[in-house]
Amino acid sequence: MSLLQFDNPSVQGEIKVPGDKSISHRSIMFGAISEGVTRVTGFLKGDDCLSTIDCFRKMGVTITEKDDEILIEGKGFKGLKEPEEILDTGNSGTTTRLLLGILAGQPFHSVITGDESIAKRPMNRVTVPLREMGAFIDGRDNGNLTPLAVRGGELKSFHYTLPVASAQLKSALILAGLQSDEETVIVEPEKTRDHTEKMIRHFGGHITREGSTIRITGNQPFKAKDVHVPGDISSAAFFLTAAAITADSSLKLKNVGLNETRTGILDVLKEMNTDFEVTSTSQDEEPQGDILIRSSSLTSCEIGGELIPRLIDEIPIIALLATQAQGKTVIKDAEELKVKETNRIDAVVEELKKLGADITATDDGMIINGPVKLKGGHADSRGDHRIGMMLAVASLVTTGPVQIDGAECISVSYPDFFKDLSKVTSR
Ligand SMILES: O=C(O)C1=C[C@@H](OP(=O)(O)O)[C@@H](O)[C@H](O)C1
Ligand SMILES: C=C(OP(=O)(O)O)C(=O)O
Repeated sequence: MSLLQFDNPSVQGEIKVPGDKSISHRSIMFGAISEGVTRVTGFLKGDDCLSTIDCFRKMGVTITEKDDEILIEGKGFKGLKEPEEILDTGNSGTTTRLLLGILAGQPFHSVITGDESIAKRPMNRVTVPLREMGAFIDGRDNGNLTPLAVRGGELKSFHYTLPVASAQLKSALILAGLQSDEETVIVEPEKTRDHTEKMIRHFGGHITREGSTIRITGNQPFKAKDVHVPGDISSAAFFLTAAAITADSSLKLKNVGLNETRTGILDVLKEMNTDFEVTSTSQDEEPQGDILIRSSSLTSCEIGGELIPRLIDEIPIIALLATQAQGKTVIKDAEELKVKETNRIDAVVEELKKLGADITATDDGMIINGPVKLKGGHADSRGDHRIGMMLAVASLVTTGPVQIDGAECISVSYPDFFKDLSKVTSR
């Protein structure tokens, strides 16, 4: 439980948000399936990425921490060994789904399980196509729910149109396809984050994309290569909002990842009339930059379509932003929110209502009318890190204190969140 109370704070100074969660997971996975030692800097030591490390250690990969670096002694796809214990993916959907793609091609038996939130999240989007490729997978609800047992095998040539825009599903099928003798072709309904594709090229592999069609050649060797993980724009979004909605604020966020498949939040901030500037600091395959943001007179906007996969994890904090914006904000085409750590449509709407927001759930999103002066109250993270951080940022603009139950879940993606929040806020 956390009790947060601020009296008209401003948000000032400079902050370096932790490493990108999606890239951190993939750095461990690609380090493990490569030949040689991969050194990762900027790695996010959040619970989700630590779960990924733990699973690969159980498959015989040596992973060590040295100062601020993670060293992975790669085994290649063929060097992973049958785990003697259950692979525990904790709260991490990314670990669970991407790992299923790797295990699908491994000639051994393994069992994956996670926490009570993971046990409710649909895995059939991954297990059904992986079975079609040739893997044996079973679990509760016909292989839809964890615990899942996998016996990987020889994978066939596969051509698949994703029924849902999901980078986790795309990445699972790519990781399976990399272990097949033949070509795998994947068609995406909408472009989702492309960190897996970038990682393949970074580790010396080959993958092509033409329009929405991705082609993967199987049996490619990967060579170890150092990875530098940029700051996570999904974590930055909480502080961007904190500065935009409070008076007399000016905050610089350093070295934030600016991969264009992730920067939907910046498009929304622009649309909402937010006062911010981006300065590029690196044009690597995963570009980075500094973002300077100030207090803003926000206006409402409409969010939907191809923008949704580019900001899917930012919708809880965008909803808070919209409560402080003039007019009616409509978020649509976001049904995927229902199958995250919680049902994020219900969680956002019900928790923000407790603080006095004018917000209504719809089938595929929510409608928010603003601006509204929020009040203090008793709210619940529901075990979802992004709901917990959204409520903490809300407390900056409430008239009274906000009590947040279950705030410890924030360590999934941002272990030092409260430290950083108190560093940049005046009370
Ligand atoms: O591939 C990834 O690293 C992720 C993809 C997204 O999930 P979906 O693929 O389910 O949309 C996102 O919500 C998650 O936080 C991380
Ligand atoms: C949905 C998220 O992560 P995952 O799917 O990996 O649990 C998230 O971090 O918001």
